[in-house]
Amino acid sequence: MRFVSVFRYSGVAIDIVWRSSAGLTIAMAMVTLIAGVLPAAIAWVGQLIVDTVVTAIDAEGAAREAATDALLFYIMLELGLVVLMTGAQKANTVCQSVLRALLGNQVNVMILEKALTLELANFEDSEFYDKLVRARREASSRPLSLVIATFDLLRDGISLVSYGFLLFQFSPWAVLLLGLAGVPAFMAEAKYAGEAFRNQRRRSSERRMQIYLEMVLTREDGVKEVKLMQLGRLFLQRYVEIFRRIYKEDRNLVLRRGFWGYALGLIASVAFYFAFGWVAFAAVAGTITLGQMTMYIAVFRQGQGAVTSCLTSINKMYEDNLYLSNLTEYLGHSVAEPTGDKTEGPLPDDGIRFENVSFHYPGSATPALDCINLHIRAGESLAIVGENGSGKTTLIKLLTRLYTPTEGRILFQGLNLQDWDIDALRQRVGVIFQDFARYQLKVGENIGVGDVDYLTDRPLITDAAEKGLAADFIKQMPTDYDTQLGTWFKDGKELSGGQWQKIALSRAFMRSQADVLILDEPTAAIDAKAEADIFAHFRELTANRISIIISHRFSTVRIADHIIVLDQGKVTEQGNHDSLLAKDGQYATLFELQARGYQ
Ligand SMILES: Nc1ncnc2c1ncn2[C@@H]1O[C@H](COP(=O)(O)OP(=O)(O)OP(=O)(O)O)[C@@H](O)[C@H]1O
Repeated sequence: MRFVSVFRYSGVAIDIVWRSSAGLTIAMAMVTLIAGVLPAAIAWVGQLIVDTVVTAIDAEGAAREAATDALLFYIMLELGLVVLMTGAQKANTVCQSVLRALLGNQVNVMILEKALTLELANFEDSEFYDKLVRARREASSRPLSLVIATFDLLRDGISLVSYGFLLFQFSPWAVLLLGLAGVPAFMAEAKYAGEAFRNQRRRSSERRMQIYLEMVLTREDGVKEVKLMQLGRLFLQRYVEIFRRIYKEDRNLVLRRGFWGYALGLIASVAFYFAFGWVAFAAVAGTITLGQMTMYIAVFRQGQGAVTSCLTSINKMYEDNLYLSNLTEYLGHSVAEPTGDKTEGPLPDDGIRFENVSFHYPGSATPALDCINLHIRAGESLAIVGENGSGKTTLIKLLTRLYTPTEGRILFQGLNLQDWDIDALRQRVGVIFQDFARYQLKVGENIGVGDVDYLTDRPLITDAAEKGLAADFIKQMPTDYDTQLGTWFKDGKELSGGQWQKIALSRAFMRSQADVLILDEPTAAIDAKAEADIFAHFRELTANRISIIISHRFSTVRIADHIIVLDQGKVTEQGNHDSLLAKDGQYATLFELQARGYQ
C-alpha cells in the first residue's frame, strides 16, 4: 500500500540522526513517549477532580474533609503531570535545535565525502549533479524534519491508543467511532500528499531549468551577456512560463485538497457532536459520572486533534521522503572500484604509450577518440594540434585517468594506468586545463595548491610565480601574496583573464617534481611576448621530463620535439615541425594560414 511508503526513509533518517548523536536521539524518543501518554493521564486525573468535587459537594463532616484532601491531591497531581508535559515539550524543542546544527554538518560532510569519491563523469551527468545540488541545499533541515514528523506520528499514535483505552471503558463503539470518523480524511490526505510528492518528482527538470535561469539572471558571470544581448526579458519570460505551468497543477491540487479536507472534516465534526450527545445523555441517565463525562468529551476532542496532527505529519513525511530518496540515491551511488595499488612502473624510461585507445563519452554515438596509437618518450616534449572538438582535451583527460578508455590501454612507465595507485599517478602528473580553477583564495594559496605539500612554502611559491610571469603584478597588490583574489570575499581583488592564466601557469610550475607536465591551451589570453617567455621557462623546467602542450599558436607548437595532429578523434599526422611542413598536409595548411594572418 502506498501509505506505507511514508515510512520508507524514516529508518534512514533515524540512522543519520543516531549517528549525529545517539544520546539526543534517545532523549527525543523518551520525550515522545512521555508526550504521547501524558494527555490521556491528564484527562483521567481531570475526571477524578470533577468527581471528587461532586462527592465533596454532597458529603459532610469527615467524609467532606477526606474528599477535599483527595481533591487537593488530584489537583497537585494534575499540576505535576502538566509540568511534566510542558517539560517534555520544551525538552523536545531543545533536542531538536541542538540536533539540527549537528545533523546539518553531519549530512553535509557525508555528501562532500561522497563527492570526493565520484568520477568526473558523474559531475557531467545532469540528473546526478542535480541530486547532489538538491541534497546539499536541504541537508540541514530535511533528515531532522523527517525524524520529527515520524516521532510526532508515533506520539500521536500513542496518544490515540491511550485515548482509545479510556474510551473503551465507556463503549467499544465510541472507540470505533473515533477511529472511523478520521479514516476518510486520513485516506484523502494520504492520496493528495502522494500526488503532490509525485508531481514534485516529475517536475524536477523544470525546477532545474528555473534554478538555472535564476543563476544566469543573477550571477556576475551571466549578467554581462544578459545585459548586452538584452536576454533579460526572454529568460524571465521562460522562468514565468514554467511557474505558470507548475502553478496550474498546484492550484488544482490545492483546491481539490481543500474541498475534500473540508467535506471530510465535517464528518469528524458530526461524529464529535454525536459522541457529545451520547456521553451527555449517559451522564443524565446516571450510567457515568459527571467527571467521566468531562473526561470522555475531552478525550474524544483531543483524539480528533491527534488524528488531524497525524495527517499533518504524514503530509510532511511525504515531502521529506522526496528529499531523503534523493539523498540516499546520491549516497548509494556505486562508485567504480578504485583500481591499482602500484606506485611505480617496471620501465621507468618508457614514457607514455597509447595502444589502440578509443573513447566514447557516455550517450555519444561517435567516438571522441578513435584508435589512438602513440609513444611519448621519456624527456620528450609533445604538442597536440587540431580543430575545436577534435579530441585534444579528451586525450589529456584519459591520460590523467579522469576517464577510462572504452577500448585499448594507456601505459605509463610500462604499467597500465588502471594498475597505478591513483594518488601516486596524480603525484607524477601536473596539468593545467584551459578551464582552470580560479580559487577565491589568497594569491599565494592559488599558486601553492599546485602542490599541496608545499601550500605555504613562500620561496617555492615565489619561484613558481616568477616562472609563470605572475610575480610582477603580485608584488603590486596590496598585501602581495596574501591578497585575497576574486569578488566573493571581502577585499578580494579581481584579475584580468591573462593574469588569472599566469596564476594558473605558476600553479603548474609548483609541480617541479612531476614526471609529466601538461598545459592544455593555457596561454590563449596571454600576450605573445609573455607566452614566449613562459614557454622558455616551461622548457627549462621540463628539460628531463615529458611535457605536453595543447595550443592553437604555432609559434609555441613548433618548438616541440614531437607534434601530433588530431582530426575527429584520430591522429592524422605526426612528426616534428620541419617534417610536418615538408609533408605539406593538414599541419602545413594550418601553419600557413596562421603565418599569413601575421603578415
Ligand atoms: N563531457 C563531455 N561529454 C560529452 N561529450 C564531450 C564532453 N567533452 C567533450 N565532448 C565531445 O568530445 C569531442 C572532443 O572534445 P574535446 O574537448 O576533446 O575537444 P578539443 O580538441 O579539446 O577542442 P577545443 O580545441 O575546442 O578545446 C567533441 O565532439 C565534444 O563535443
